[in-house]
Amino acid sequence: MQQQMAFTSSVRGAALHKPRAASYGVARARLAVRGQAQQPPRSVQTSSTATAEAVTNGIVTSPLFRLSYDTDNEHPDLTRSWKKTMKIAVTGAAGQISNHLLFMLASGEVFGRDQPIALQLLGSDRSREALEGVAMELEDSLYPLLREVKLGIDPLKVFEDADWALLIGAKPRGPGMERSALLDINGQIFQEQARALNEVASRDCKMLVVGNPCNTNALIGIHNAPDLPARNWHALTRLDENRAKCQLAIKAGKFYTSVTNVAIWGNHSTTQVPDFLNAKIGGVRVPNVIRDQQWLKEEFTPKVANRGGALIKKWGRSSAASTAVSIADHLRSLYTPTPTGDCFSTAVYTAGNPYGLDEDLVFSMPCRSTGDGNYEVINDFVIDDWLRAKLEESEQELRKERDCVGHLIPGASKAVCAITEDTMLPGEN
Ligand SMILES: NC(=O)C1=CN([C@@H]2O[C@H](COP(=O)(O)OP(=O)(O)OC[C@H]3O[C@@H](n4cnc5c(N)ncnc54)[C@H](OP(=O)(O)O)[C@@H]3O)[C@@H](O)[C@H]2O)C=CC1
Ligand SMILES: O=C([O-])CC(=O)C(=O)O
Repeated sequence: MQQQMAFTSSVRGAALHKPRAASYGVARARLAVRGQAQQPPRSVQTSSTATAEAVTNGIVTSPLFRLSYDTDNEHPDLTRSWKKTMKIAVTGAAGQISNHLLFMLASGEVFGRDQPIALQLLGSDRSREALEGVAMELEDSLYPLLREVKLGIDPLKVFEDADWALLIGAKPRGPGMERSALLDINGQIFQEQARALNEVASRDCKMLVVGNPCNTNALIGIHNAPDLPARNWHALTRLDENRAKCQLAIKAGKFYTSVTNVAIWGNHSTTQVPDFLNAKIGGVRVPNVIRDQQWLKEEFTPKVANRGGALIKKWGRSSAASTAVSIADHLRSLYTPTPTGDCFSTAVYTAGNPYGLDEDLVFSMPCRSTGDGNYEVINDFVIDDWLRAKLEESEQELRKERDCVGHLIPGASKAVCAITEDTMLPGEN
């Protein structure tokens, strides 16, 4: 086996790491834990070039750790079946959601045990130290599939060649802050990041926006990354789907695995619509199992839509662990063929949508995948008058959000913000 590692120092001369010998020990331990024969590496490389690069621009750009095995000769058993390394950029990487998610990604439970990954983590001056702490914990976790960790505060560096960009970082709304101000501040973050992705990411990069208001942030992303496919942008509504499944399972007294075909429609806000009409329990339509329209419309629907707010009241912060789980579920759904008669929810670009929705929004809809990382919108969901009216409410809200960020969308007319209702983020009711 041949091991090569590159260790570098961070900007401003601060050591990112313990000495090489210590990190080398970590890499060896990683192999030992997986029962692989131990041999001293033939070479341990340091990367002075990367260090020099790190110093320019005041940015940490160097790989924190990088491992490469001579797969053909000495360790074919370890890596023979591995796919090409997938590069995953994550923003808000020192935040609460990432603190759960990164370890799930590195373990192989999301993309598969044969999918090595490289993590490219975006922080800021605020989070520089914390980000280094995150990377140290990743190292100490001995994940064989985690091939490289790179830290940075410049999206143009961090997003380089990314296959996936998980856009989690965003400013939380503070007391007294106007919604239009939050749309503007976070919109600017997503405008800058989309431009960077457009320049340096893989041409088939897929983006998942988690930072709120996620649908409109994703719309800003689409319009500021014209060279990337619009259909590759997602905004996360899988957490809402999981919440809906849980409530239906509890009400019906069934295990949640029997609850299928649950779609979330619309905005990730209190206008979202958890669809009980098309959902099934044990293969039977929900209204034929839970014969209580009043509960479905007046209790279940608002409970799911306001779950984030209820959780914030208990925790004093927004959901992090269950959000990370739902991001993992979202990604897994794209790499697993969707069972016949089932769906998953994701907010995607509405151009060409089969439900007559405004064609320039990011709107959550029922989707399916063949397992190749792509999706198609399912076109035969039943929509009755009640559901149609709810969809229009959410569509109207998203139009208003779009109007508020006109200044961040190339070619759009000037922003006119008429959002007055208190509906935009589920966490704030
Ligand atoms: N779609 C969904 O289902 C859900 C979405 N969310 C949203 O996900 C986002 C992240 O949540 P969470 O990880 O818990 O949040 P944290 O506050 O723990 O982390 C957010 C990260 O955002 C970064 N950030 C970027 N720009 C700013 C800024 N201007 N001001 C402050 N922080 C900034 C910070 O990173 P740094 O210091 O490195 O810049 C920070 O680490 C939030 O927008 C939240 O509302 C949460 C739950 C569910
Ligand atoms: O508003 C938030 O940050 C929380 C949120 O999105 C949710 O829990 O659904």
